[in-house]
Amino acid sequence: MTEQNRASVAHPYRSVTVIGAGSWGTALAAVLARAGRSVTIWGRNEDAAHEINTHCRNSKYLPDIDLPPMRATTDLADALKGAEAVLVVTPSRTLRDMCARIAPHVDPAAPVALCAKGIETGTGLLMSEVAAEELRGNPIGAISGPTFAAETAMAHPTAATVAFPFTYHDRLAPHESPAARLAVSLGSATFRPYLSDDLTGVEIGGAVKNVIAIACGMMMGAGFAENTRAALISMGIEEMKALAEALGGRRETVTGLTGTGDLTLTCSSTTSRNMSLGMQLGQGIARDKCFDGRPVVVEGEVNAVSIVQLADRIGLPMPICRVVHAILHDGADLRGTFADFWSRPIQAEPRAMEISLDHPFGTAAEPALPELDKDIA
Ligand SMILES: NC(=O)C1=CN([C@@H]2O[C@H](COP(=O)(O)OP(=O)(O)OC[C@H]3O[C@@H](n4cnc5c(N)ncnc54)[C@H](OP(=O)(O)O)[C@@H]3O)[C@@H](O)[C@H]2O)C=CC1
Ligand SMILES: O=C(CO)COP(=O)(O)O
Repeated sequence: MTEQNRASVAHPYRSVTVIGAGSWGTALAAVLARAGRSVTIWGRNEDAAHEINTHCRNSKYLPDIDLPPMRATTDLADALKGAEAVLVVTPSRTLRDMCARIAPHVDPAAPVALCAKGIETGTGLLMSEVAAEELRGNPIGAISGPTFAAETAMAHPTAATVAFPFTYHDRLAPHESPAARLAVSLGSATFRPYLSDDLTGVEIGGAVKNVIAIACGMMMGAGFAENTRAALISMGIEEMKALAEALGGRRETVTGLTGTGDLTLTCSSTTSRNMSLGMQLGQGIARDKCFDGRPVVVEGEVNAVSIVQLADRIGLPMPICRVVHAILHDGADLRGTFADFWSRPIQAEPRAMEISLDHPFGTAAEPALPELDKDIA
């Protein structure tokens, strides 16, 4: 090993606290514990904490999965005592409140990695901007990627990106940066972290892909198939790139794990709650009957609102997100809205060429999208 190689060995954080004992929080805690870290997981449910401590199980969120040993508690101060790094893994709408609650207990030097995928409704702030308003100067980053919780918890080979902005790398040698130290804290033979300094690009991919997956599910549920899925994924990547760039992120970040990778995963399987909600709505199931009436975290449903608000504010078209918003929140008809979407003016690909052609079928009497016999489709 050369001197240069030796100098770039990063030291993992010894003790890491995970805030949120739902499916993704528990899966990430399992990743950290398998990688040899001392892990404490905080959740608000006493029974769930007891089950993790005594049976190494979280049967509500990850049924039938054996977890490695970790310590669970419902006491926030206790959970954060001595934590060298913190992962916050509750849904995006709870992020501000959770950060305000952890702020008095967390060492300001400890990096805080945000794992929720979303944008705050009303403010249009990224999760990292919300956290910066509530924490006491902690380095703030994100962990994101194509990572279904159950597969991750079962140690299926998984890759994800650990992103912290360059300002935190600037004052440190690269191997001492929070991104590098968190990456080695998580990394194992089955969990492969990548590093990024484009936090904005990473956060935008994670937030927008859920809305696109709802659109994809709606079209699949309505009976359309693989051509439609591939088109929506490609168009969705363009929406993600445009928003990332407008907010100062990099377009190429969107082509990586946290954009294209996560969008592809989410649009490909009903393991995804976002895809699954779209499918059920596309099949004509009423919203309150979806998931058999159970409350389920569907980030794209909430974030269709915040993303369209943000797109309005900065003047971006984001047509797929607007379709989803119109159907979910304005009561627009699903088939009619998609028919209009599919017969928009013809554009160039990539968008660098400015052209917009009236659609030749715009005045046709026939509906633009055929009615399908779903048994055959
Ligand atoms: N599941 C996955 O595959 C992945 C999820 N994510 C992201 O992780 C985030 C969390 O999702 P996920 O873990 O799947 O969701 P789950 O529904 O599985 O779990 C949500 C967790 O948050 C807790 N919670 C909900 N509301 C509050 C609140 N107000 N205060 C404190 N705790 C609260 C719940 O507690 P209780 O049980 O008591 O209600 C539960 O422990 C989302 O943004 C999601 O997009 C990212 C990658 C993968
Ligand atoms: O973000 C996820 C996978 O990367 C989980 O997707 P869902 O929230 O749609 O289940």
